[in-house]
Amino acid sequence: MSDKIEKNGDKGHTAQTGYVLVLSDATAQAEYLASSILHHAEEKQGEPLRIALSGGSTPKRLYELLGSSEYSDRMPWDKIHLFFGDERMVPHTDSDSNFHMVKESLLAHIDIPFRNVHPMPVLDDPAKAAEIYQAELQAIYGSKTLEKGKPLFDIVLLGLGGDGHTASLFPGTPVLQEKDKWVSWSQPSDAPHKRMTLTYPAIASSRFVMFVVSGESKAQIIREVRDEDKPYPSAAIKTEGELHWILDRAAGGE
Ligand SMILES: O=C(O)[C@H](O)[C@@H](O)[C@H](O)[C@H](O)COP(=O)(O)O
Repeated sequence: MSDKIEKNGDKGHTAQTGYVLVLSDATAQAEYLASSILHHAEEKQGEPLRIALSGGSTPKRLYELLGSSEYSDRMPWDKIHLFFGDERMVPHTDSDSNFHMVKESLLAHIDIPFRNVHPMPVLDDPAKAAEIYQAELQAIYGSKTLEKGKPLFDIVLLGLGGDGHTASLFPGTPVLQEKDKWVSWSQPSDAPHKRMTLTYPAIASSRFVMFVVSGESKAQIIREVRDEDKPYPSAAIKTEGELHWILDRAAGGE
């Protein structure tokens, strides 16, 4: 247990109060994140490190670095459990699948025990798939109720969409109102697939939330979320721990 949680108590961080770190470019951003994850893994001193991975394209560079010779042999993969923050309801072999992206960029290159990788199941019935994943999380957590000071995840990596979504918490979808379930699903109006996603309560049960955002195209939405607190889904992200915006200069400016 990081003493940071005890200091923060239940204050925690929001998307607006989180720390901001701007790295020179996407490569430096990936290097910072990889070294940070290695540090957190080492800090756990043999206890499992639970990471919820983000989908989308931005984190691929990080995953490729973690799977590279520079990191793959240094990470205690037998103590790291990889979860997913969200998933598209397509087969894991589909190029639109977040699992497919993580498998190609990371899993295919590391020696991680099969039991340590927790893909979101894909079923025709997304509600059933979400129930299955939630049950898996609850079994690992050891309770069906999230408790303050006992975070479900050590690290939750999140991306940021141009419409202010994060994970698969899209504007105007009912999952934004979910206060009890840990996993739910949505049918975003402007996304081709049904989606499964961690909910706000599950994401909040974390030691660290790291928004990983890069590119000039995201600079405006970051300002609107952080500084103007506009009612985007990503603006409502909270954690009982620390929230960090890990940006490249193109997205984060000076
Ligand atoms: O499944 C997904 O697509 C992600 O979880 C989603 O929330 C993503 O992080 C943002 O859409 C940003 O995507 P890019 O990194 O591709 O800009």
